[in-house]
Amino acid sequence: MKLLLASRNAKKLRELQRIVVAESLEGIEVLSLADVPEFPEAPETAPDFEGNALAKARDAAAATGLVSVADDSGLAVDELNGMPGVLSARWSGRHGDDDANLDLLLGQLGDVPDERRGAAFVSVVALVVPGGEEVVVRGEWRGALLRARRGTGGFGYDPIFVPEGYEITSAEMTAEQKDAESHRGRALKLLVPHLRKLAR
Ligand SMILES: O=P(O)(O)OP(=O)(O)OP(=O)(O)OC[C@H]1O[C@@H](n2cnc3c(O)ncnc32)[C@H](O)[C@@H]1O
Ligand SMILES: [Mg+2]
Repeated sequence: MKLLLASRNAKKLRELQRIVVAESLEGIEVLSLADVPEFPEAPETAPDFEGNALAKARDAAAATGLVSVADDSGLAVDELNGMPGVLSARWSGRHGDDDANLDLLLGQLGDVPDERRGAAFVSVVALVVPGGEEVVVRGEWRGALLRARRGTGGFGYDPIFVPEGYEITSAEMTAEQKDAESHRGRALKLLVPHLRKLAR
């Protein structure tokens, strides 16, 4: 069975591919958007991760006829009542400018004391079978936010996110460490039984 991972974020796609492959799902050939004809990106206008993840996966399944997986994810900051949330990729007003997004967030949290810098990464992954079932799963990863970047791994807000139980940021983790713990890894692990069933 071909499985399309419908993300336009190269670093997120690499994580999705690594995690799906690590689950050694026999009978599943993992494709990316580079492997299918171009189709327009679904607008992410839902107020929640679930709505956006479903929109992206439905769009990909309709455009390609392939079983499609999409992730909508972001950082929910306690002190900001869960924002940037679904706006995480464009918090600075420019989509995908990780540095600008992170600098803005650091500025907004400048006077927030250490004990109030809690946050959670959220990943909602939607699986859509063309004309068939839809499955939506969610993974969350709690931590706290530093006042300055540390580490060069991962992407987005990783350089300031220290997961609960760790002293290092998710940008200082190895790819394997992050995949084993992250919101994306947790969400995808919930999807594995559905993927195994489809691959039979
Ligand atoms: O929608 P697609 O095409 O998948 O790519 P995207 O980058 O636009 O993805 P989202 O809309 O889901 O926005 C995710 C943003 O949330 C942040 N984010 C999500 N997962 C993250 C992670 O594992 N580490 C750091 N930041 C993350 C980061 O700013 C991402 O750009
Ligand atoms: Mg997006």
